[in-house]
Amino acid sequence: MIHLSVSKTLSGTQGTFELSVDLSLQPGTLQTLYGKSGSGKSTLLRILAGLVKPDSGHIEVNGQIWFDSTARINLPPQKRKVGLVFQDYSLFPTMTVKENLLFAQEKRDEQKVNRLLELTDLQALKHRYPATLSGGQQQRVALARAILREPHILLLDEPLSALDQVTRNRLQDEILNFHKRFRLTTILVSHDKQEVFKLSDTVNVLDRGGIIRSGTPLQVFLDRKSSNKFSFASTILSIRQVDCIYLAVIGAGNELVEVVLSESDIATLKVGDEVLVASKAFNPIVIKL
Ligand SMILES: Nc1ncnc2c1ncn2[C@@H]1O[C@H](COP(=O)(O)OP(=O)(O)OP(=O)(O)O)[C@@H](O)[C@H]1O
Repeated sequence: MIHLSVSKTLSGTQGTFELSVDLSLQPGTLQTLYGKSGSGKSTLLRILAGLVKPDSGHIEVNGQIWFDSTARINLPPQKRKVGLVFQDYSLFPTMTVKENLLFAQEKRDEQKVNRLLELTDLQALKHRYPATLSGGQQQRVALARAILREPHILLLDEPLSALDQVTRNRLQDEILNFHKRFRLTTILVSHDKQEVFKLSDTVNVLDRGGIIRSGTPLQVFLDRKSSNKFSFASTILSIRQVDCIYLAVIGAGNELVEVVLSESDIATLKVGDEVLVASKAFNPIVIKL
């Protein structure tokens, strides 16, 4: 079991605020931290990894105390069994894939590295240098390297945000696979709602340093009071008039949809507005691509 209860004063562009979080994780679960930029998500991961020191609090991981401000305990990062994956892969450029993995081990165990290369489908790339790999391949190596250390917690900070949508989808499946196969306890930071929905057991919504909502993705994202059967939040990209009707182009993930606006909408809506697109009377048709 993992418990953390920490606080730290953060100074952002809009003044200072308190990061104050109580979180418990059951082993084997995948929790996400979701929230606006600057809400404190990365700082919380860095606190867990021992890279940032909280002002006060307590962190206990599987019976071992990693941090306790009262008892003055603060384990250094290398003594905490965490696997960290960032957006920028952070592989060593002068080492091959295999060398990157070997270097990550506390005690060199080539057999274990070979086994992991096999399991993660990286055997064919083992002699390549990071610069010769695609972003998706580099991120798979970074994931393999993080898992190699048999972490008590795997911390993923926006690991897929630099990748295109197709690679992103594939790697989301791989993260889920890794998470289950190696029975990891994982915390993922992401601001991609679809990604969070697909991967999380529990979503924690962070706002100005506090968790304002926690629950399953369904509870957090779709438990609306209204009877909308179908809805998504997005931004108006353009509005144009065709004869007597107004059409708005609205982004929907990587797609665009065109929606008819009513007379009253025109009075209140403009390009750039954030809106909820919802269908009340009809269910949309879902067609397999
Ligand atoms: N060690 C620190 N001491 C004080 N303030 C900090 C420290 N680290 C980060 N901050 C501030 O805390 C705020 C939250 O930063 P953080 O990177 O955790 O946000 P985030 O939710 O991960 O944002 P993003 O989604 O943009 O990565 C920022 O305004 C940052 O400047």
